[in-house]
This record gives sequence, C-alpha cells and structure tokens, in this order.
Amino acid sequence: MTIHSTEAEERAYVKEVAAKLHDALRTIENQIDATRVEVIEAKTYVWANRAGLDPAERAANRVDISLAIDQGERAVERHRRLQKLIRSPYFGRVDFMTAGGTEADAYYIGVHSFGEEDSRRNVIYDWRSPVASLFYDYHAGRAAYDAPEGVVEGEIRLKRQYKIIDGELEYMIESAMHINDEVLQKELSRVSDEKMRNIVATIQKEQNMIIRNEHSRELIIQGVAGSGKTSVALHRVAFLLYRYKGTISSQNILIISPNKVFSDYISSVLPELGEEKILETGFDELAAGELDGICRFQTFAEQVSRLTVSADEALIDRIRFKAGLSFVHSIEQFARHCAEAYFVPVDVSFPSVTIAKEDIVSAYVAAGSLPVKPRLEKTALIVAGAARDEDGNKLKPAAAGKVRNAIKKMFKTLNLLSLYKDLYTYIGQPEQFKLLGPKTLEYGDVFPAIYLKMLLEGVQGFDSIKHVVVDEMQDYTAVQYAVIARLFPCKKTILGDANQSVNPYSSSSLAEIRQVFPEADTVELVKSYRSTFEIIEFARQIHPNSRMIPVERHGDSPRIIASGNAQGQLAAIGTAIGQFLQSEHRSLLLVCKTQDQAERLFRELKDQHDGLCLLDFNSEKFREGILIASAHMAKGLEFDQVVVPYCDAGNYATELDRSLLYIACTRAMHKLALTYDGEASPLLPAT
Ligand SMILES: Nc1ncnc2c1ncn2[C@@H]1O[C@H](COP(=O)(O)OP(=O)(O)OP(=O)(O)O)[C@@H](O)[C@H]1O
Repeated sequence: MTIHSTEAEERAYVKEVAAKLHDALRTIENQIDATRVEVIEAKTYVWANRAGLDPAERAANRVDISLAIDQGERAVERHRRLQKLIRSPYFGRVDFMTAGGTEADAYYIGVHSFGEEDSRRNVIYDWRSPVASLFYDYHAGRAAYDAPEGVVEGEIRLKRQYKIIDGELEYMIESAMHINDEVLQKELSRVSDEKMRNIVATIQKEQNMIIRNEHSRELIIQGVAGSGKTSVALHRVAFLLYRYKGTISSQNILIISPNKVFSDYISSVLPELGEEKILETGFDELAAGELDGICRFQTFAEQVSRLTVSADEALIDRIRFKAGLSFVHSIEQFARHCAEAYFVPVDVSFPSVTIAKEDIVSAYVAAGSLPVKPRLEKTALIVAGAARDEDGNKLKPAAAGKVRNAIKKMFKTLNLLSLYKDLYTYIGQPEQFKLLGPKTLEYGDVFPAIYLKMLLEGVQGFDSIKHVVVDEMQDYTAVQYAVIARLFPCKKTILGDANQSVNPYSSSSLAEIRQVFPEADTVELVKSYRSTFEIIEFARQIHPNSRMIPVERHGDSPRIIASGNAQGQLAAIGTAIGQFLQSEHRSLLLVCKTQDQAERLFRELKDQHDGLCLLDFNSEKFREGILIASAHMAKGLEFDQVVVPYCDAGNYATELDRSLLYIACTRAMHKLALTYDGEASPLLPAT
C-alpha cells in the first residue's frame, strides 16, 4: 500500500511532520532552559561556598558545570537543525521494497535526519544515510544500496521530489527518472545567493558517486567550469564527517583553496549541511610556514600579475623548467647526492680524545635511512656517546659537545638557500635560478626549495589532518604535489579544470598529477550546471578543448559590444551596469584580465556608480552587488551577470589570455557581455 499517494495527502503529511518537529523543538527548548538554570545554580553554589569547598569538591563541580554546558551546546545544535527542518523538512522520497518483501517502505529524505523520540521511528532520513543513495542513483524499478550489514536489493516503487519553503509545499514532482530535470532547472534558474549553496536536493548520479566514494586514497576530479567540482568536494566532506562520525571531525579536514574570498564564498555550505566549518589554508600560507626565518618569496598572485603584464621569455622558461615531474626527480637526485658528497668525514682529535674517521663513517652509514639533518645529528650523538678519552672514560658533556659540533661541521652546508643554488649547478642549469631580490625567491622556486628542505631536514607533517581537499588543482606544479604528499600523508580529494589555469606555464594536467599520485582514482565531470546553454556554447568557442556539456537552460545570447574609443567602451559598461540595476539579479562581476586593469576600471567607474567593490589579493570577503576583479581573483566564484571589458586584440592575445578569458566568461550564470574598442580579440567567437 502506498501511503500519502495524492498531493492532498502529501500536503497533510507536511503539516503532520511540521507538528512533530514543533513538538520536538519545544522539548529541546525546555531542555535548554533547564540546562541554563542548572549551570547558573551550579556556578552560584560554587561562588557562594568558595571558602568551604575543598579542591576535590571544586574540581567535581567544575566537571559537572562543563558537562552541563556541553549538553546545552548539543541541545542548541539540535535546536538549530530542527528549526531548519521546520522550514524545509525534506526534499525527496523513495518507496523501496526489499527483495522478498511484500510492501514498500516510504523514506523521506532531508538535509538532516529526524526521529520520533517515543516510537524511535525515523521520520526523515539524512541525505547521507545509506538508503538515501537510492534517491540519487536510481529510476523506479530494481535498485540496491550499501548498508552497514551489506548490499540491500529490492525495487523502487515510487520516487518524488518536493519543494517545501517555510513549511509550505510549493510543488511536488513524481520522478521516475533521476533527479528530475524540471527541479534541477528551477534550482539553476534561481538568482545567485550571497554564498555558495548546498545542492543536496538535486545531486546528480555522477556527483553522488564522488560524494560517497570511501575507498579512494586520492580522488582526482577533472571537471569543466561549472560542473559542481567544488560543491561536490564539500558535500563529500559532509558525507565523510557523517560516515566517520567519532573518528573524523571538521578539525581533521583541511581545504587548500586559492584565496580568502573563495574560502569565504564556500564557507556556508558545510554549516548549511549541519557541519562545522573545516580548516582552510592556501599554498602561500603553507610556504610562509615552511620558509619562516629562511627567506622571503614572491606569491603566486604576484607571479601571475607579472606574467599578465609582460611576457618575459626568460622568466617563462624558468617557470616551465620547474613545473614538471622531471624537476621533482632532479631535486630528489640532488638530495641523495648531497647526503653523500657534502659529508666529508675526517679524524677528530682534541686533547685527550681521538676519533677515527672510519667510526664516523660507519655511524653515518648506519643512520642512512634518515634525511641529512637528523642523520647528521644522530651520527654526532652516537659517535660522541661511544667515544672514550685516553683513560677509557666516557666524554664529559663539554668534550662530547665539541665532538658533536665537529661532526656536524663535516657537512659542507645546511643553509637552504646555498644548497638550493647548488642544485642548479649540480644539474648543469645555473641560469635557471635567479633571486627576485636579496634572499627573496621567485614563486617558481618556492616549492622546489621547500621540497629540498623536506628531503634534507625531514618533514613535520600535519598528523591531525585526515583528509585534504585541493581545489584548482591545475594551478599547482608537480613539486607542489610532492610537498603536499609529504605534508599530508592522508586521503585527498583533488579537483580542478585543466582549461582554467591562470598560469599555463606552470599548470598541471590530470596526467601529470596522476604521475605524482599513481594510485589515484580519477573522475571526469563534463556536464556544466552554472551557466545557460548560450553562455556555455560561447565559452566553448573560446576554449575549443573544453568538453563542457550544457544543461538545457536557455537565456540571452552573450553580447560582444564594440565601441569606437575608450570613452565609448566605458559608456557601454555603464549601460550594462544600469541594466543590471534594473533587473532582478543580485550580483554583477566586471572581470578584467589583470589586477591593474581592474583597478583602473574601478577608478573610472566609482564616482558614477555607488557601491562598486574592487576585489584584490588582500580581499577576504565575498559580497553581492557589483564587483570588479581580475580573472585570477574571480576563479571559483559565480555571478548572475558578467561583463568582460577590454576584449581588444592587444589585450587578449596569448594562450594565457585565452584561459583568463574562458575563466571570466564561465563565471556568468545568466547573462554575459564583452566590451572592447579598436580591434576585437581574435580569441572572441565570431558573431
Ligand atoms: N547537482 C546540482 N544541482 C544544482 N546545482 C548544481 C549541481 N551541481 C552544480 N550545481 C551548481 O552549479 C554551479 C557551479 O558549481 P561549482 O562552483 O561547484 O562548480 P565548479 O566545477 O567548481 O566550477 P568552476 O570550476 O567553474 O569554478 C553552482 O551554482 C552549483 O550550485
């Protein structure tokens, strides 16, 4: 028998569930009130009796208070979840009959689970629960899901989707197929939100496979622009936190993201899914930690800015040289060479102490499994510990210290910058190393130097991190991955798009990343959800390599607006801003090729348009309204409308420019315009 088969019954059921949720909410509110009173009373008691309580009693009271606070915090969290469920209790339903059964059970699926206290019956299933995978993976008919006790086979008798807003059923759709296109269309047509949103109601089958993947040590996702890579990675994190509750918490997961604005933009997804924010860092921050006190360095953004304003062939050559896997091997070979060639043992001889060179050599050989620095320290320790003075006594501390120092000095140098410079002499390419300034590395040298340091000194890994997410994988070199592999020897989700590199001279393809992680599983996402059909078709012509497949969601064709001069172009941009302000849309991005151009545009427009906001590499917050940014800064973000100014032949000409133009255009969800004066860029599609 199918329960709630008609729409009227479903509407009534929404109310019934809402009543249960309200009951539960009241219970929790009472609990929170009771806990509050309990904590206040306990604190008052401790304060009033502070003179009379002995230390053991005080400690016991403190424990009670902190337990009550913990309990209260958990209740507050449950309260928050219930409030969310009251607004929208569930979005899907599957009726599943297990093989051999006689009746199907209805499973309602929501962002969180909810069960009745008395009957212990589950009213709503969490989207991450095993049975919920049926909703994402199957049509009506035969189906199966992985439960803790094994695979459960059976048949889906009914599948429905709901949109419930503020407790009211807006619509419901019977969907025999995968997540119904109609619901997806509605979701994608919406106006942008202030922050990235969760996609639990419309996760697609290929995305669900990634989210629920538990076995891959490294999972690499190559996905076209707008294919949901970042969304999927965050939902995967939420899934892992659910699946491994008690073993992994948000403090054990780290996302390496391109910049602070992007981190801010994605920051609401996990809290929306009931999880805490995860840790976040960037490659520049990691580098700062590793090179602290050693040297300064150029950041990635500074390198990209330099490349976008001038094509310095020697610099490009240096960057390219250091980008590939073979350079990783060169560094490894050099580190091995250092371990042998830079250590020159000699006899040690002090008044009353003599140590033969051979004893030092054998201790150094015995410690051969260690990186150079700890190996040297161990050798010094062992030799000094074993040494005897002429009377056959162990060395006094001062003499032992002298021996240890003498042995450490037998290594030519442990100065990282000198060693790093020597690397280039060793490989016969001294011209490939150039300092940017005194003790200041070019960005291309930052991670090779860090890798060399790790090989020579060993690694202080982040043991508490159990899963790392690397976004924008195409922008990182093989050496950066080698460093990441050593710093975080845990599971990883690595995602990106080879066509969205902001620095193609040092970008990594999927194949190259796979060479660093040979065991990795890879998946490709080619369906693009962000932009309209017309915008995707347009962007595909800019980057013919892109394998983007659009969702059938239509909108205005992108416009290329030619002007006779700079003033005309500025007027065209002003008109586009005016049209945006008249529209229902909430976000407009004016995206320039370089930061300098973005700043210039900002100066030219800010007096005519209120509320313009310029993003730069120091920006930390994402916000709605009208933003101006470089393509580099805009990576990963999305906007209702996008205008790309300065699309003339001089400005967009190289392969790097092609990537930047492609990134710029694919930020648009609904509307795209490009402006130029003079001659149009040859990279623009013919109109
Ligand atoms: N299954 C889905 N249902 C609804 N919306 C989706 C789905 N998958 C992706 N989207 C939407 O598509 C847009 C792009 O997603 P996301 O930013 O995660 O893609 P991406 O591949 O990381 O993009 P890019 O590489 O271009 O920055 C977002 O608005 C996201 O909500």
